[in-house]
Amino acid sequence: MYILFEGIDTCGKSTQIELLAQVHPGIITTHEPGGTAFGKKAREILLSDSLRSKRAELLLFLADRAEHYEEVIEPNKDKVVISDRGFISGIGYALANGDFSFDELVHLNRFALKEHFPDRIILFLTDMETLRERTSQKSLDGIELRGLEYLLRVQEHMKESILKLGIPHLFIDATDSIENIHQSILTYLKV
Ligand SMILES: Nc1ncnc2c1ncn2[C@@H]1O[C@H](COP(=O)(O)OP(=O)(O)OP(=O)(O)O)[C@@H](O)[C@H]1O
Ligand SMILES: Cc1cn([C@H]2C[C@H](O)[C@@H](COP(=O)(O)O)O2)c(=O)[nH]c1=O
Repeated sequence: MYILFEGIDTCGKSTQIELLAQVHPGIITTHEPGGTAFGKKAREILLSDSLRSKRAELLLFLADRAEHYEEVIEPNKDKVVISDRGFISGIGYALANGDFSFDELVHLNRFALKEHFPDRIILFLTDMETLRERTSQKSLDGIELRGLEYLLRVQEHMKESILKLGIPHLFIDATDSIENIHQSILTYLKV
């Protein structure tokens, strides 16, 4: 089973994946961008926000996704694979950049994923107060520096995209306690 943990920066994805992996060490965990050797190189360019072209940025995220699918997801189809981010981040951030349509982004991501969308998506939904507090605790990468309003627009696009695509999902209140969220995820995944 291929599961995405999705949400904007600092919403709590990694924290929950780490807890889940402790309880279920057989789960394969990965992430985008940077889940492969190629992806690590792409991540460095992408997080520097140094590309002038938003199309170039999109295509590099898609290249990371395609390599990640072939190297990590496809070979482990018979296992539980949890990815910290995936194509919903791809659509959400790109839509907030304002240069692309939902339909073209879906088509491009289907191509990158060889028509294999995730089986489940868990989307963490945060709010401005929590986002401001948590981002103040870290050094921001080039994409995070686009601003908190941008990130909350991304979050809205993520939620709408999951609903439009009809992928089985769980929406999580990212402002809830770490333990409550952990229990909700265990119950949803029936693990
Ligand atoms: N439910 C929670 N309540 C309070 N703090 C939390 C909660 N979940 C995570 N945190 C804290 O918020 C910060 C960001 O958490 P985490 O790194 O898991 O988010 P993330 O979604 O993986 O972020 P990014 O996408 O930016 O890597 C960490 O300092 C973490 O300890
Ligand atoms: C997969 C993906 C990610 N992004 C953005 C979202 C974040 O700002 C960074 C990744 O940082 P993290 O600390 O690893 O969460 O990249 C994006 O814009 N498009 C994508 O497809």
